[in-house]
Amino acid sequence: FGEGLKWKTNELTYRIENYTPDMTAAEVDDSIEKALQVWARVTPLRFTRIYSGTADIMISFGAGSHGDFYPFDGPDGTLAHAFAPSAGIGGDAHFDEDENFTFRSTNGYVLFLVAAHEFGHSLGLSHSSDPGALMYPMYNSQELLEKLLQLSSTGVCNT
Ligand SMILES: O=C(O)[C@@H](Cc1c[nH]c2ccccc12)NS(=O)(=O)c1ccc(-c2ccc(I)cc2)cc1
Ligand SMILES: [Ca+2]
Ligand SMILES: [Zn+2]
Ligand SMILES: [Zn+2]
Repeated sequence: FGEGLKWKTNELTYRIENYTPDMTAAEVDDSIEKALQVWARVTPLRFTRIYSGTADIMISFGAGSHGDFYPFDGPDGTLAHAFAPSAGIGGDAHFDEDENFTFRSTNGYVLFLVAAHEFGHSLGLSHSSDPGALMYPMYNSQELLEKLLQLSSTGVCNT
């Protein structure tokens, strides 16, 4: 996934190309926005949503082979993948439609957390060996969800 590249500007655009039936569109929008906010708070980056054309970060849900060389694998296994910064597919985040993504409940994969992790890759980050880190290679929802939620909720108050 070509880690280690960096974006050339701090103004990034993102576009949600399609939605998962697991959640309402509003819940998907909110999860994506909060996941981007987490990064906006720790980097000089600013994210602007666009509704047509090509954004820096194109967000889509797909199952199996979905148009790139990394077909998804059905339920579980790979949950999503994102491409490090570059033109074209760089920065894009794809979510495996065969997963059950949820808004807040942990009986499935919390989209907010998976998205926050994927956007880390979109920004050029690779994995961390710290089990409490967002970029830890394994999905671990409990303690991190609370930590990130108050982080992103405090983020809202001082915008
Ligand atoms: O790590 C990923 O982004 C993807 C794609 C991937 C697989 N191997 C590598 C290696 C290097 C970068 C990405 C990937 N693997 S995944 O199994 O779909 C996966 C997605 C999200 C997470 C994750 C979500 C939320 C938290 I908190 C921490 C990890 C772990 C593993
Ligand atoms: Ca999968
Ligand atoms: Zn893909
Ligand atoms: Zn990862």
